[in-house]
Amino acid sequence: MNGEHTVLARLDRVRKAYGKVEALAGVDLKVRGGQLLALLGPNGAGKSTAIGMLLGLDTVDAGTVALFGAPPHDMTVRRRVGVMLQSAGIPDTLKIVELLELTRSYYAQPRSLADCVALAGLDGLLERRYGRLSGGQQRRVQFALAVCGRPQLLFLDEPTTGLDIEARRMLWRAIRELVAEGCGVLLTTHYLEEAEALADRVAVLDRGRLVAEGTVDELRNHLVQRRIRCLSALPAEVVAGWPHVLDARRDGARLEIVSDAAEPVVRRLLADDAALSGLEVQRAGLAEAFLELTRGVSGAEPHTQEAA
Ligand SMILES: Nc1ncnc2c1ncn2[C@@H]1O[C@H](COP(=O)(O)OP(=O)(O)OP(=O)(O)O)[C@@H](O)[C@H]1O
Repeated sequence: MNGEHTVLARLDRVRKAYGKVEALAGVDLKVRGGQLLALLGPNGAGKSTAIGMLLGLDTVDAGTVALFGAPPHDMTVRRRVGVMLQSAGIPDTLKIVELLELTRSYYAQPRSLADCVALAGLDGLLERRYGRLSGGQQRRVQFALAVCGRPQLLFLDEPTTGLDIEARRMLWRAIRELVAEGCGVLLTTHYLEEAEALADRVAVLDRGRLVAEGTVDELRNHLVQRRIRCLSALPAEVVAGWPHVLDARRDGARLEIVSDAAEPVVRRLLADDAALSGLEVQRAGLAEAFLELTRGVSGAEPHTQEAA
């Protein structure tokens, strides 16, 4: 597909402050065709501000923003972009079919109504009024409106918040389909399993700074933490004092240890407790990686934007 993996949207050294709050403190981001970039970060990290800058909803204090190589408010590029923000501002009284037909009419080659219904799971909802739908159903309508113009670039700001598991999985399938067609997607989410399931690349923002950027695997590998679990009578407070043990606590008969080097800890556990059983060692998942990065206690150097 044309344009796959080429940069469709970028922030270069973008800074934005609201009063004393540095919402973005010199951030670089690139969204590529045929890829999904997940933007993660705690509340107030600057994720929505980054999307707002890319959409030209507000001006930057410094740095540059480009959508398809043009300024973001340029109308010719806006037509190539689909957007699903946290607040939608959709009229309550319109029927879903009316909303979809109206939005489709803005585009030269929109997706068919049937495709929109199938992609967003809107079966049986077309004749309903928007204001009468449940929160999850409204979210699906917002998704359909964002994709009905066959956007090359899609911004999804926490798209699955409020969706049940089935609806979330359905939306994941739809997002994967769009990415496979060559669409570039920037997705913000608080669900780390969502980033693990969908993202080609992940960027982690914290207090306006990019603290890590890479593939899901790179981010996991970047962290040396291992989680060790076993059934042992060794006191947690004693194990907590061993070298390479970052944390040790007891959960009933089970000892749970977080370590920055599993092998010496496992060796000592086996040496000190001949009755030890049920030993498990796990690498940190994205959830642990994310928490560690945003806590700023990573043993390894995070990839800073200077290094990107
Ligand atoms: N228009 C505004 N006026 C004043 N402060 C703002 C404005 N927009 C954002 N901020 C501040 O900038 C910071 C970043 O906000 P932003 O909404 O980008 O965070 P976020 O990562 O999207 O958070 P969340 O996960 O809660 O949606 C926050 O401290 C927020 O209060």
